[in-house]
Amino acid sequence: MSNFKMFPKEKSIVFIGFMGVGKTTIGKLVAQNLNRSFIDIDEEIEKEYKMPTTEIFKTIGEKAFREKEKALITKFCSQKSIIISVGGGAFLQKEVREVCLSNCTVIALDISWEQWKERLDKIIDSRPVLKGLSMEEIEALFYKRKEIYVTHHLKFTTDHLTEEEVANDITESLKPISELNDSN
Ligand SMILES: Nc1ncnc2c1ncn2[C@@H]1O[C@H](COP(=O)(O)OP(=O)(O)O)[C@@H](O)[C@H]1O
Ligand SMILES: O=C(O)C1=C[C@@H](OP(=O)(O)O)[C@@H](O)[C@H](O)C1
Ligand SMILES: [Mg+2]
Repeated sequence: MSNFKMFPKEKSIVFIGFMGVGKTTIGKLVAQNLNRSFIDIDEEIEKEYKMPTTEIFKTIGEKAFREKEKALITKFCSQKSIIISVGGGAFLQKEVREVCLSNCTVIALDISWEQWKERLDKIIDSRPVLKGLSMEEIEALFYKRKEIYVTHHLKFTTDHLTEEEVANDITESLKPISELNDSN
């Protein structure tokens, strides 16, 4: 019953976590499972600037990217019952943390360094923050960034689980809350 009070159905859900942990993929699957709309903030930024994130970082710069990221997160966090995946750097900004944590249910996706590094090849070309860093520097960033994900409402570990398995675990955990809300 305490979950019902903390996570009412009308609250939107925000996925946070390190680059490549699966926020976009898993957020989309959870939205499908719960029949809710899905918003990926990076996709929204790319639509606004009409270019990929790597180009935005190169031509307009990270500062402008972060401002747009904050503005869009603030806008979408005011909507009800949607699923939002934010970029891994969004929680660097205090205002973003506050707006997400006060308006939405924040779900942190976690992964071990050992599992994450197997995924680097898949994401390196589309994540400008990682470009040009050594493996040691990426590892240091991975552990440093963990500090910004400690503020959340729920946490799920993704190690040794497929995208679908993580999404289904999350959906199952959220279902009792949705059902409680349906009957209230
Ligand atoms: N649990 C998982 N197991 C294996 N691959 C995964 C898993 N979750 C995500 N991926 C893959 O990792 C890559 C990054 O996923 P993505 O959803 O874009 O992460 P994020 O949005 O957190 O950066 C994609 O290629 C995705 O298919
Ligand atoms: O962690 C970061 O600073 C970033 C993460 C990316 O999103 P994902 O976490 O979805 O990869 C994207 O917002 C941008 O490349 C910057
Ligand atoms: Mg993403």
